Amino acid sequence: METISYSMARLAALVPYPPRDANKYTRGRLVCAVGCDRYPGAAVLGSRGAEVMGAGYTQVITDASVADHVRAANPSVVVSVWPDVDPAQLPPAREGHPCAYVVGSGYDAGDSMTKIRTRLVLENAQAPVLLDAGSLDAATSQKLRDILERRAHDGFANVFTPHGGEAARMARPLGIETDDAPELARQLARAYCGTVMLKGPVTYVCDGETVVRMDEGTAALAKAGTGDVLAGMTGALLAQGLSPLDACVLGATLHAFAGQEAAKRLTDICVRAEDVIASIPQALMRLAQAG
Ligand SMILES: NC(=O)C1=CN([C@@H]2O[C@H](COP(=O)(O)OP(=O)(O)OC[C@H]3O[C@@H](n4cnc5c(N)ncnc54)[C@H](OP(=O)(O)O)[C@@H]3O)[C@@H](O)[C@H]2O)[C@@H](O)CC1
Ligand SMILES: Nc1ncnc2c1ncn2[C@@H]1O[C@H](COP(=O)(O)OP(=O)(O)O)[C@@H](O)[C@H]1O
Repeated sequence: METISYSMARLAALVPYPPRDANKYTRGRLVCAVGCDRYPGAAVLGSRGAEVMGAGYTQVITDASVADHVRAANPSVVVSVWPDVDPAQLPPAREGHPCAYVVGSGYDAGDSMTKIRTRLVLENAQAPVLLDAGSLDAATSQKLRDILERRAHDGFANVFTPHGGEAARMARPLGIETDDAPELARQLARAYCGTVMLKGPVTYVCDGETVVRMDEGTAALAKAGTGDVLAGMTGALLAQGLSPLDACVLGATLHAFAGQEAAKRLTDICVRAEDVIASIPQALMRLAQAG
């Protein structure tokens, strides 16, 4: 199996700078079904990462207890609360009005609502869906794998962003046993009918065919919440119309650059997930110079 890397020029060409006549909807809408009582911070971090990464209209659907945290931290994000959401009204992606979804950041794998909400999004979102955190565990059920297969058949992208522990939990029920990270990413991508970003000190992205290696990361990123930021950033790139493979590779690279830029100011010790978001502009400038 061949593993490739994207050149800086290729990555720079993917950055979705808005055209002069853009409006917030043409730039792309990202709907984030994220956060729960236990993990409100994941909803704040993911939605803020998405806005800074360029989504034109960022929405959060979450628990009532989380909604006010998100509103207070990110007033530009549009927040709705679960019982008020009509699944049939979830916005679709359409020509000129791209849209994508993130589901699962800040979901508890052991909470019964996690499977229900993940299924609701996968069944109703006529758009790319990125599954993160608790939704990755939910995706192991036969019912959800059937829905993932049907979505892929209907042309709707599924994207998965597991860390090593989550990837192992996705692999186990399917009898996938390899310890080789790029091979694991490839087998998971095929088994779950989508694109897998297997995160770690080196991150591998695979759409079932091509495996892309991204080794720009820094141990400064090994801190709670940085994965929630990455899910929001990558979701924002999907929402701006990038393909799943390109969105994952560009998202992971800019996240890594942002971690490095934050560490230059703050040291590897002090960087927090919030600082990674604050450094996305420097990451973009660095990519523009390198490309
Ligand atoms: N501020 C907030 O609201 C935040 C909210 N968050 C939310 O918390 C939820 C739970 O997410 P989670 O990642 O903490 O726990 P979970 O998925 O159960 O796995 C943890 C176990 O897996 C294992 N493990 C193996 N390899 C690993 C690796 N490479 N990286 C990490 N772990 C690895 C490891 O076990 P070990 O191998 O060390 O025994 C470990 O015990 C989720 O919804 C997330 O969005 C967080 O983002 C933090 C900020
Ligand atoms: N040692 C490391 N070197 C480079 N990147 C790392 C390292 N440790 C973690 N990361 C990156 O930090 C992020 C952590 O994501 P995740 O484990 O999902 O965190 P959380 O669930 O707390 O948000 C991933 O993008 C991962 O690639």
